[in-house]
Amino acid sequence: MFQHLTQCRVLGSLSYSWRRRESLLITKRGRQMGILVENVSKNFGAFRALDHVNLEIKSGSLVALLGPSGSGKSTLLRVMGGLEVPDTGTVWLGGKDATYQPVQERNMGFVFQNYALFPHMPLYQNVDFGIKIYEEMHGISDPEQRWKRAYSLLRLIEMEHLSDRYPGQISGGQKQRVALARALAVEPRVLLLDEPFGALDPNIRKDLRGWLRTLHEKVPVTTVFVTHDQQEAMEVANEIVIFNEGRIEQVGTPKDVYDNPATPFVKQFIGSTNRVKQTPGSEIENIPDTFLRPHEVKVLGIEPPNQSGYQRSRITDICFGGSFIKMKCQILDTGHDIRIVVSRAKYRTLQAEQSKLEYLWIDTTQEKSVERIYSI
Ligand SMILES: Nc1ncnc2c1ncn2[C@@H]1O[C@H](COP(=O)(O)OP(=O)(O)OP(=O)(O)O)[C@@H](O)[C@H]1O
Repeated sequence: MFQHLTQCRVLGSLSYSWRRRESLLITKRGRQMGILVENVSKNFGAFRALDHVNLEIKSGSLVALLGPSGSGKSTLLRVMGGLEVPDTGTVWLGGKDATYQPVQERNMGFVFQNYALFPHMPLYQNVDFGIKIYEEMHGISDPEQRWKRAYSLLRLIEMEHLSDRYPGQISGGQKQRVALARALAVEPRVLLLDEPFGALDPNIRKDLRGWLRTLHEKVPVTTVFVTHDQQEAMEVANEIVIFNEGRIEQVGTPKDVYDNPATPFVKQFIGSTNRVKQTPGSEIENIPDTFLRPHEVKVLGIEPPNQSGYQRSRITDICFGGSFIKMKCQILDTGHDIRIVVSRAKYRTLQAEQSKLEYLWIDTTQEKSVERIYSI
């Protein structure tokens, strides 16, 4: 086999098509498909896992389904993939009603948390296995083209030099890359990934985030992935769908959901948030609670202000975060804890005012803008 791969390399033609002399993998012209989920509900016994879900996933997009455990993300992914049938509602794939279409006819690639590679097969055979499925589905058999394609897929995931290794001889992150290559082998029109990096340690997960984005740029197949890690969703996806208790709370770009959360749930779920009780006399005292990001808290400084609206607070914790400093404070009047983030420049200014920082004057009213992080 290795010899054969070497031969492919000598042939130097990685833009081989497989049948049509054009490669989905290399040309960027993926056969993509959009997904429309219309009014889908799904119950497991008395439990409602999906509750009238409506969602449009545009062709070629990279979308994260994000939410707490048990909120219905995987169930929706499985409904889109044909692994579950909804109780009510319709799933449209590429404009066609696919609600009851068998999974094998949907032309989708799946990757789950556990690598699911065959341990007794070297990597090229694992990838080749995916291609064989494609051949069987399309009634073709072309072993030579198959090897070439397996090699081009391994090259795409930058692992062609490890093609002879067995799954037990590579790392967890590499296994997931092979699982993705195998999923791509069937020329899917949609990739469905369920917590693809969930079993990996945090550093490897971080590396794979960038890697997945790059892969999607090279092979822009419509990709939907489930995650409960908001940082992962923010860094990888073009669009995030936020779930809560079987319903969609918001759909938007990472910036949208962070800067303009549509519901209190999203505001609390995405990023770090303070729940602030407004004190009597505040301009918004008729609102019982407001939500404020740590970077939205306005930090005046050590000295008492000469205007109203500021609250004195005691610093209870200071944490170095690299380019920024996180602080925990307790508002003296109300006893409420509040988290604050300031830039290092602002922190240096505060330290210049007083070397041992103990108290700060802060403003926790809701009038804020995201740019404030740059101004403090
Ligand atoms: N086959 C099943 N039978 C019974 N209950 C199920 C089944 N599949 C899912 N559920 C339940 O439906 C709810 C939603 O499950 P789902 O797997 O979609 O959640 P999730 O948001 O993906 O959570 P997680 O991040 O923990 O995987 C959960 O309470 C789960 O226990």
